[in-house]
Amino acid sequence: MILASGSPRRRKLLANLGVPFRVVVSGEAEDSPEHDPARLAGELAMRKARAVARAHPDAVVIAADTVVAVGAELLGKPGDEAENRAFVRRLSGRTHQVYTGVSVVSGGRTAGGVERTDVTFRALSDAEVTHYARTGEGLDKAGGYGIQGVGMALVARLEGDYSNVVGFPLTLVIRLLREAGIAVWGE
Ligand SMILES: Cc1cn([C@H]2C[C@H](O)[C@@H](COP(=O)(O)OP(=O)(O)OP(=O)(O)O)O2)c(=O)[nH]c1=O
Repeated sequence: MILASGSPRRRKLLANLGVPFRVVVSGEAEDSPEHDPARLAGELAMRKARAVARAHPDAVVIAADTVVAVGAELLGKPGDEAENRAFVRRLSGRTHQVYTGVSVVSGGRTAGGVERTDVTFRALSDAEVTHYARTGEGLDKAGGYGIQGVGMALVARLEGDYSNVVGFPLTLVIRLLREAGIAVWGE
């Protein structure tokens, strides 16, 4: 099977399931007129999976996309340290939503789903925001933070699947893989 993702987090989490796979990155543009974060995450995951499946029609292909929403605003990956500061300041002291869409293409059939986790940040001081952005950890991550790293210290509360925040919601992934006939942990 093929993981259509360049994300090292997704590679690690899929490897944990004991499923043999290789990585093929789609290069699909992540732009869409869709404003609803759940639908956007689902659509982008489906586009990534289908783009790779077109070139590898006999493989089972899995892809994912993570979208961070705070109020009506969507936060992608910050472009630089200054934008990362602005993102973390925006998330400070409030609850935001992390949506990850997962899509599996197998034998011309596409199955997918979207998982949501609510994450609440502590109220952060300016010094904390500056310090965190300086680590650079958030630059390649939607929302500008990594809950699996130093970013854990920003989080006061989490409601939902933790692996979803890291970009690969395992309960959903395992269900979709099994539905596509892929054995997870030998089952
Ligand atoms: C909020 C948050 C996001 N992230 C990551 C998950 C995703 O890898 C990334 C969101 O970007 P995505 O566009 O979902 O994925 P990607 O560009 O890293 O990889 P690809 O498109 O090739 O699949 O942010 C964390 O690792 N920790 C976090 O706490």
